[in-house]
Amino acid sequence: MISSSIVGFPRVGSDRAHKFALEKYWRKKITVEELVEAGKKIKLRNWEFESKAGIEQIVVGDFSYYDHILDLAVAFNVIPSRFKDVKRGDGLEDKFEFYFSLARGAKSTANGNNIEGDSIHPLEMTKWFDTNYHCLVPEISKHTEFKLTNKDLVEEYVHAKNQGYNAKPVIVGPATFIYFSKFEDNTSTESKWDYLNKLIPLYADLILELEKNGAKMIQIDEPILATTLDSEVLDAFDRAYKLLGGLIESKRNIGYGDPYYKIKLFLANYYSSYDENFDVATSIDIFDGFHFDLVNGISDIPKILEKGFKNKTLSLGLVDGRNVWKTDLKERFNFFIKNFAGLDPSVSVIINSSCSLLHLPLTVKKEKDYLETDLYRLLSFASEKVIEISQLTTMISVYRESRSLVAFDENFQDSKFKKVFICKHSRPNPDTKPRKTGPNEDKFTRISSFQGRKKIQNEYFNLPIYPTTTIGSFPQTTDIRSKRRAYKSGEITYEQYLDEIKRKIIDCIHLQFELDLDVFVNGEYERTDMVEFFGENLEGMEVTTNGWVQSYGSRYVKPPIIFAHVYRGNPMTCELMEFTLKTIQSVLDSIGSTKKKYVKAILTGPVTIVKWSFPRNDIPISEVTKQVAMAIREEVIDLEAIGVHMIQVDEPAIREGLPLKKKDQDEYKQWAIESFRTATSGINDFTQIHTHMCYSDFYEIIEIIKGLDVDVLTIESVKSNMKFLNNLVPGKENYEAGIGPGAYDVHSPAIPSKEEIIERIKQYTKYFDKKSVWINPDCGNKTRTEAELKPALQNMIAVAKQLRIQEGEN
Ligand code: MET
Ligand SMILES: [Zn+2]
Repeated sequence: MISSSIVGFPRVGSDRAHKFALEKYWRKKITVEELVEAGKKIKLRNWEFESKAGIEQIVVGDFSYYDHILDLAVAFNVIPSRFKDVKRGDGLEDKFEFYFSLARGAKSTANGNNIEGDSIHPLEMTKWFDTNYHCLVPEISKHTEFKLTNKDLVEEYVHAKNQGYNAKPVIVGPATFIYFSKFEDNTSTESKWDYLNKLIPLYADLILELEKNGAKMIQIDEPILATTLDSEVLDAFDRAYKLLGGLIESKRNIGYGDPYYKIKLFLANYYSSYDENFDVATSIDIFDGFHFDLVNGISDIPKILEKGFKNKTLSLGLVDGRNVWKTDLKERFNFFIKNFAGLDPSVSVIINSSCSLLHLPLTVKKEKDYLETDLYRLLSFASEKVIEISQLTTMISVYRESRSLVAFDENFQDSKFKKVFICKHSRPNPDTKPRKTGPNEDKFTRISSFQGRKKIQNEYFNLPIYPTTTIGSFPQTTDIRSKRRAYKSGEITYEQYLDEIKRKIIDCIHLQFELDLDVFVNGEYERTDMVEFFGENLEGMEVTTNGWVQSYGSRYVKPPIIFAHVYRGNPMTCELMEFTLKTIQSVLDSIGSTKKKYVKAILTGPVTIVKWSFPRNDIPISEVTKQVAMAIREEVIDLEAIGVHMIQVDEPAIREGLPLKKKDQDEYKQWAIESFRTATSGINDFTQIHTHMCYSDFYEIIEIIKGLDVDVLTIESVKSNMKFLNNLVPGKENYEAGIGPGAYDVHSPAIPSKEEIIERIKQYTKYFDKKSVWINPDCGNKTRTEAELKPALQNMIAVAKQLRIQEGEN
């Protein structure tokens, strides 16, 4: 039997209904009932769409008002004790207020009379595997009281069933939940996995409740199986699911569930192969079926065939859920025939997406008026992928029934679509085009080693100790946004738009003089987003108009599409940097100062540009990244030539690019380092290269960090409690470059006090030579308001000055 399904569908809704409903609710512009209504509407439309497209098992449980891991934490009562005084009533509004307080922080009402007390910080966020989606981090402690506090999934299932749908509930499994959870500091790895057993009864109850309500199957997502797991974790996984099986059985015996129909349990792994986890995972007999990612996990195929899976169900993830290219149905059909034509007839097959379609924009139709036709016809977003799955399923079932090898129906797809675009529109191969060369022709290595450059740079810049700077972006105010919209819709000219940007730069420079920062930036006002900007400016890349993909909560980003050889047509940031230099000089002249003021240019690094885009898939991603690296190298050389001698190349996504499987990581480390060094090595020794990283646990990439050979590293470390810095201590890891570990958390609107900043800097100087420590916020200021920015920076700079006096160096 052949049927079709998807692993999950985007939550965005048409015209970003999800984002706008959330934000309106937070601004109290709509009621909680209206918010719920908006959510329901999105779900209903998704179900209807999937069903009309011919998908047999439509999905419930893939929607979330904020994040699916947060949903589970709330459902399982995994609530950190600091929220104990936040009201948790039964009413709809209380329910949502509590839920959002976990995601966004709250004010305590400990005194019982609703007078706002201290602020309670939200759950941390972390990257969901190797994607740019962020999930929340549940916090588990010995005080956690695991219990099922809601049955939202069951209600949703019943809702879909009542609408007449054949619905498949999906839920993230207990092991993946534990994997993302945070534990008290003294929890050993072993006891961390012991908590799995506390979750199992809750899963059993939920599963039986679904069974009782008529669900025929449930998909349990355990993408931790795509990572390299220690044997004790794998053992814990095995034990937990066996426990689940036993528990379900014994509960059925005392009347839970449905006496006539046993719900089928499907295990889903995606983003990579099961590999060395295959045997354990597929031998757990409570699973009736298994999902395989047959785009990014094809190395499992021999094992699948060997195992045979008689009388089980195989869900074959044949359609790429991570990239935007139209599926070559003929190729996928042939792939199926080649590999799976010989499956035992007792195996039920589900044709599926490789992973959830959450990482894709909703529909390519919204781009029709904006993209070049040749590119447009190559693309397929979430909705189009659903249709492809349905078509592929029909093709395969026709073949299976007729056993005809010529069953591929050409009508399903314009077979000419193939990758013509890449050939037709390929601009000159960047390797054959003459390149801008700089003072250093070596492709990977700077002229002198770090120590040699340090001496030169110290003399050249003559900065005080504890130099102060920012990470690049300043608040994106509504006036810039409206001017940008006006320019994009043709209401104002490019020159008029640029004038507005220049006005903002002037203000930004004046503000930095007033604050007395040591190293200036120009505010990144011309960029909506640090990757989209380069997508707009580099050749071989294109940005979409409506291609929104959820990053977290109500935040959606528009990843650019890399469709051909990437190269730099024209300088991208030089004009505004020249303007910035002039502005600074004119201020200096006006006050008759002969002091030098340095400005740091900000670029996005090659790994991050590619990681946060949809890359072409006909050449390896390492090649695409190297092309981008050459383009950034030219920009770096040009910036130096116009007199910008500090250049920050941001790589916040470098950690997330690390392959899930340990065995693939070394190769990645090598090309990621090579790409960054290609971008940053074409210059003189006096030019100082900075990089910035954030949102990650950096411990695993220390080798990369050291390999980048930067002069200064600014790194988000406030939220991670400096755990990582421990490992960069001189002597331990011999990290010797300048370091700006973040004086305060820029993501919080609270103004950091001088005391808290001093405390942090003191911590840092325990680890690092005070001469290497830079003082800066831990990330860009784009999301702050101007009113929040100024007092925060004032406190930060006051601290630097105070410390210099204390150290006797002014
Ligand atoms: N330069 C960027 C900024 O300041 C870095 C952001 S990292 C996500 O916004
Ligand atoms: Zn950052």
